[in-house]
Amino acid sequence: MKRVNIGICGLGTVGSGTFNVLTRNQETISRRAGRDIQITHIGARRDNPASHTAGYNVSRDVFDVVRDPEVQIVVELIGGTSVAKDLVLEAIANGKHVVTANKALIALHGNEIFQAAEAKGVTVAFEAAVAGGIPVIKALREGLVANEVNWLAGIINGTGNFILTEMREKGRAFLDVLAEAQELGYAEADPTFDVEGIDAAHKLTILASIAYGVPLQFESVYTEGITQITQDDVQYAEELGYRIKHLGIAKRGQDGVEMRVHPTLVPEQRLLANVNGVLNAILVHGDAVGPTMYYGPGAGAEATASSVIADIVDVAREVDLAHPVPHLGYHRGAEGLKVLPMAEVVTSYYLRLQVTDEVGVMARIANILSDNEINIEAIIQKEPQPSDDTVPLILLTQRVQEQKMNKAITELEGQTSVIGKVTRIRVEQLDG
Ligand SMILES: NC(=O)c1ccc[n+]([C@@H]2O[C@H](COP(=O)([O-])OP(=O)(O)OC[C@H]3O[C@@H](n4cnc5c(N)ncnc54)[C@H](O)[C@@H]3O)[C@@H](O)[C@H]2O)c1
Ligand SMILES: N[C@@H](CCO)C(=O)O
Ligand code: NA
Repeated sequence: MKRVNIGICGLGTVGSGTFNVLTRNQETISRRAGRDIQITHIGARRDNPASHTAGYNVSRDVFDVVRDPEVQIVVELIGGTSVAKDLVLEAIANGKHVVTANKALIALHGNEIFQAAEAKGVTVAFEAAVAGGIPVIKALREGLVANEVNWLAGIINGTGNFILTEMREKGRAFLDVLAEAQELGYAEADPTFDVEGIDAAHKLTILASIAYGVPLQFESVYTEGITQITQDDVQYAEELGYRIKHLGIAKRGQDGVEMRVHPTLVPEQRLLANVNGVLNAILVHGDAVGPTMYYGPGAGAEATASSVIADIVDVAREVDLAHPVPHLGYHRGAEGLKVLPMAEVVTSYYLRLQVTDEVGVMARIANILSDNEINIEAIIQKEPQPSDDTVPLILLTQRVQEQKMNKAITELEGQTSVIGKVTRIRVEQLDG
């Protein structure tokens, strides 16, 4: 069996998980790959007690791994976008294939990295970068190759979904659940990436590029996190027959592509509404196949290692192959396809307003909405608090363009009977 030498850079959560699974299942993996896959060099600033690396060639400087002439596949698991970028570009320059779990790196610098890789005739594989253990990159790029993707919508941040699930099921506080997600190794080094939607936007950038062949353009993704979601919103959504999920959505319209990440009300009977905890799921609607869904753990050491190793095997198999799977789009020529500004997106809305409990308030609110061509689908009006003469008013609207909703919200917030800000959460039926 032909031997393929692997160098692992970074021995944190995913690095250690990858080392452990690869050494534990080495024989099976090699047999399936048709290649003798061996870890020959590890770059780690310090040892990780979770992995027994005694007897392995370990360097404290990760660049020793990419400069090692024996190493054929460099596995980048240090994270971040500065050293990791230099490391990957140097590995490519040295003619090595790269496997990475780093979505920030791919979303921000992928265009440059893939160009360098193609010029050098090497592969950069990144299955673990999107939805952890779910083989969704492979599904999109290979399994669905026949389809035009009408739209895709996914829960693509495990930490965020874990927080929303614990808030809904156990009434737990946001920060308490976030601390647990960090302990479990789900969160990013900077957890604001998880809760502010940045991590999901990195992943959506990658999914949209593959689905539509557009260049990676993280800066064009409309991004909202989950930090504004209150326990009350979770309850009211439930009363209306919905769950709040943090979704990444990419959709092909007539005038361009939508790319957006935000909390979304999803009808409770949809599969996506029932994806809980650290689990992720991506619903892809192809023109030929219809809706297909990919479900599994979105984070965690060995779940993510599962994808890293799948990439290692793919690359090991193609080490001497002339036509590897292309890095991004399975078609070229969509470079100029426009990304729709959020103002042009059409969706339905959940609105929560705190209003004074007096005659005529409801009529004024209804007038503002109808003046902006917004139809109301459902209303919940709560009893006034004993301590207070204001009441929460929850509205579900029909579909309308975002810019009309922006105008209506500004007008609503200008009313003296509307207290504070209007909470707006988008609603998607996801029924294709
Ligand atoms: N944790 C997950 O569930 C998960 C899932 C999918 C993808 N990822 C991605 O995988 C990557 C690694 O994440 P992680 O959770 O394992 O992070 P981590 O912080 O646990 O591990 C990173 C490791 O790299 C080491 N490191 C950083 N810079 C280094 C340098 N210059 N030289 C040597 N070592 C260095 C750190 O000391 C640490 O041990 C990130 O890109 C992350 O986004 C993580
Ligand atoms: N922090 C990420 C890791 C997986 O990419 C998450 O929680 O989804
Ligand atoms: Na994946």
